[in-house]
Amino acid sequence: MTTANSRTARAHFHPTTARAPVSLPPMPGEQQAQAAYPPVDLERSWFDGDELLFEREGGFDRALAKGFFLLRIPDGLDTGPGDRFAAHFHEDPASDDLDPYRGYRHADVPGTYQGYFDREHDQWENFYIERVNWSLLPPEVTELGHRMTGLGVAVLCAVLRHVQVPQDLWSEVSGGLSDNGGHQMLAFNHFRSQKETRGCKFHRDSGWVTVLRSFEPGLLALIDGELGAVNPEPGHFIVNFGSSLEVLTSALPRPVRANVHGVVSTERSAGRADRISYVTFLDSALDGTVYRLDHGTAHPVQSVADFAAQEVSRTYDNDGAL
Ligand SMILES: O=C(O)CCC(=O)C(=O)O
Ligand SMILES: [Fe+2]
Repeated sequence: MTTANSRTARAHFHPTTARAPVSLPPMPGEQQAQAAYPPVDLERSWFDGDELLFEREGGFDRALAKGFFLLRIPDGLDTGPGDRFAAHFHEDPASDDLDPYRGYRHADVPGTYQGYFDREHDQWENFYIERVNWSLLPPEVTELGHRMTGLGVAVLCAVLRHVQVPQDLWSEVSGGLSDNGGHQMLAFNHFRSQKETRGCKFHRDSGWVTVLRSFEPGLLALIDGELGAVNPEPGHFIVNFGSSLEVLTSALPRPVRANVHGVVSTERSAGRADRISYVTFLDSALDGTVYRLDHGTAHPVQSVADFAAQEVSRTYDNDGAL
């Protein structure tokens, strides 16, 4: 049961959230991508208390329009446990100190969209785990999960403030996320270079804000109709926005973009470790509603459950359409 207030219209869903189809080339290999797609000039930001500050004048608006930006990793936030987990979750135990980070291929994680996934069409294999199950992780990985999702929620609140979504609507339209509720997933990615296929399909993230830790190039994003490389910067997370935020803000003067992105095929070479990355995905609670805001009223578009099912199936199938 949702508690609709006077500026939240009653649930009466429009039949679809379909956006204009985008056409993309087949996912390139990494050398081809390096030659063809220049790095995107990402805005750099940091938190001062709960204020999100950008290095350059107008940086906040450009970050929202590009859908990707860099966020400085706060002092004292130790990413080491997550870096280790991403590197080892898929391995079998080997009787050494790293064993708490291994063996997750067979972990039994309750709930939807969770656990280990061997993606048939992609190099990546994933381990997804929602906050209710983080007690299954090494405690220092759980701690990092809370820090990263805390940053993501703070980014969401800063964005909602910046685009002037009335604060009394935040909790309802974000399915509880702005109050640190909602659905908070840690997702670890290992790209198996021995598979001769794309790294992962071009996709949009379905929720609100994604906080990404990656270590090397390979991520391509479609920004203003051009594919570009979204490369990591030491000491920074990459932040990108999900479809729920794009739908919510689509009728506002400063719409936020949830841009399509994917990872190139990485090549196997001697002495080179496989590409790894990890993210926190922040979504509405699954029993919530996706809204579009127009003239101060939040209009229901679709149930979060249907929206998530749609977005998830197009992320991992083998169909080029988006
Ligand atoms: O590995 C990357 O750079 C991107 C990962 C990603 O897009 C995702 O996990 O949704
Ligand atoms: Fe993604």
